[in-house]
Amino acid sequence: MTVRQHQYFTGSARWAFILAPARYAQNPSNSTGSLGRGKAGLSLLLDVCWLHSLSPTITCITCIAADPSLFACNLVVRTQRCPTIYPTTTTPHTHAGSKQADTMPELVGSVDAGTTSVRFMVFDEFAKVIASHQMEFNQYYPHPGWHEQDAHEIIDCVHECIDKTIAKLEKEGKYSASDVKVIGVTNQRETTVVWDKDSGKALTRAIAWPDARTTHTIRELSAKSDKGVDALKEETGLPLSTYFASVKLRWMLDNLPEVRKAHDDKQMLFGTIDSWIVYNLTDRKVHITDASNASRTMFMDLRAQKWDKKLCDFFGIDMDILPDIKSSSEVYGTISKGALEGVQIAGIVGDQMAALVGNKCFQPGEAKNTYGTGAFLLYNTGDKVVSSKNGLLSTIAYKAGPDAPVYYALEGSIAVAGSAVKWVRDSLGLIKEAHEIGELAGQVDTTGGVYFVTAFNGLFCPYWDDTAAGTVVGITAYTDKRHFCRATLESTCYQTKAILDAMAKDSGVALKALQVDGGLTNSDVAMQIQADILGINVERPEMRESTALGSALLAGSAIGLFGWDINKPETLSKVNTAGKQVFEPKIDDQKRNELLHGWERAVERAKGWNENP
Ligand SMILES: Nc1ncnc2c1ncn2[C@@H]1O[C@H](COP(=O)(O)OP(=O)(O)O)[C@@H](O)[C@H]1O
Ligand SMILES: O=P(O)(O)OC[C@H](O)CO
Repeated sequence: MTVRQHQYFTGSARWAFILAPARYAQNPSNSTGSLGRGKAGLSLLLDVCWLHSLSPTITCITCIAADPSLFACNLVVRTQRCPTIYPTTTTPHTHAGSKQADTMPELVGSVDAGTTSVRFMVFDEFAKVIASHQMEFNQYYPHPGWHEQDAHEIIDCVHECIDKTIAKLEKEGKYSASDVKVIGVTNQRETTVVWDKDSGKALTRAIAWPDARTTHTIRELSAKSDKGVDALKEETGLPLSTYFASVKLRWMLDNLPEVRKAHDDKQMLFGTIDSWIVYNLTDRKVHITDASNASRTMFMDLRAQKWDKKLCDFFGIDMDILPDIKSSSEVYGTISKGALEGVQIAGIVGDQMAALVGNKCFQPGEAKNTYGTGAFLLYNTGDKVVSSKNGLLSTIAYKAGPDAPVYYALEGSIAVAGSAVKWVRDSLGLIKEAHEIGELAGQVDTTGGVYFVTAFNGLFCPYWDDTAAGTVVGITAYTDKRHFCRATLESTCYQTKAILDAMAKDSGVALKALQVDGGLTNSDVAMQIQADILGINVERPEMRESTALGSALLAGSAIGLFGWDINKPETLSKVNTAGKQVFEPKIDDQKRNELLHGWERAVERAKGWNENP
């Protein structure tokens, strides 16, 4: 054997050995197969070819550092039998304190399970999307105000998205499945799943977060306290509302005998979509959630980040059904099957908090608004729980590691944003594709006096009225679908303005610009309307997959991939979130105030429409 190339750099914490047989010599990335890796200390990555190490077919031995920020070593040993030069690197990267290290490609994946679709995305260390696949799944609306999903269909989509993404990744020949070192999971929050502990089968359809069937449950629960809907606000940061998981679970227990029985027989497990996905990806070995998702259940004490017996008793649930609360960034388990079998899952975070991370809003005072099915403005409040006096939620943003500090946020939630566009498309048939709404809305300068309060399931922040109903006012014979489309987009923008005003009152600071992302921000017209209504700049990044990126960053950070550490934002300097398009306000204050006045009057018409819910 002859040593053909070797490089050493100082400092060592982790090593990896990869043994490659001749058939892999042209593509070393094929040869990696991780059989185990520790977070610190000596650990070994052994390829299946280890078994061949005594065999004459072994032609190349390479030794690389698993974490080149700590130690970089590249040693290629070739036997006499190897006729070709072993390609030592495909994506070199340099880390502080070391010379450039030649390494195998490394990628990070993210399952982003939103309200209407699941996607899987694979990123490189620069946050470039290398491959992705997205699938919409069915939404069920069995009664007015009800919204359900099939939890098993979501899992099928997760598996298919992972497998199809990896197939796309490998098709190009540049990367292989084994380059994906770790994945994160991010999810629509609050959506409630219950399943049988032995069979793993869902006991009923999931109740989706916008579902408003629980208005009566809210009345009953709030009657238990003289604080009414604020009964648990101090402990949870949340008002009693149809929005949160605890109330949905209480409804299931009260109305579905099979769920009640499973609960009482200790045969049931509960989880939000993150728990459900991780449980299934790990072949039912791991029943966990993260602090950000747990903070949306009303079972967790916001400051202690632990399930609270008093809160569970308030809702009458057995604490044994709850998943363990973990941080948003640590190794939880490995994927049990499919194209990424054996890959670690190391990030879990609610999708809106993920977008905060993906937008690198790590400092107190930084904020973003994500316009997906709903729209959610999160304002980082650092290590402080800021209690809102103006209808906002206090929530956990993220906790990037078991021993890391917890970050909190103030949140303004809008129940209906992109879902109104979907409704205009699917239920009214005014458009065939989502993007057409902006094209039609852009053909007129105003709505001609039309306001559309999209209170399909009541109103969330800052109004909190579960009796509000969807309302259109100001229609005349002049009105056509262009005005209606514009009014639909304006509705989300007015609600965002109401949230920004509430946030300015709570924080004492008015935002100077708003960072945005999510599906609806694809519409330039909607973003211009938003800037006009807010009277501040709206900044839209080129890379709009901030949600998926956020969970990828947390997952990568958990294993030190690319040297990432969310708690040290400077380690993310290569993660490219630059490149913004700025929308500047184009109307004057007087016009803006007239429009806002009309909106507030329209909201008053919508409020309280549903009597005796
Ligand atoms: N060009 C567009 N104009 C307006 N709305 C859009 C456009 N593209 C997507 N949307 C809306 O964005 C939503 C999807 O955004 P996404 O961030 O994927 O949501 P989610 O994560 O909630 O599933 C859909 O409701 C869709 O109607
Ligand atoms: O699906 P999205 O992106 O609208 O997000 C849903 C939220 O997590 C619900 O709280």
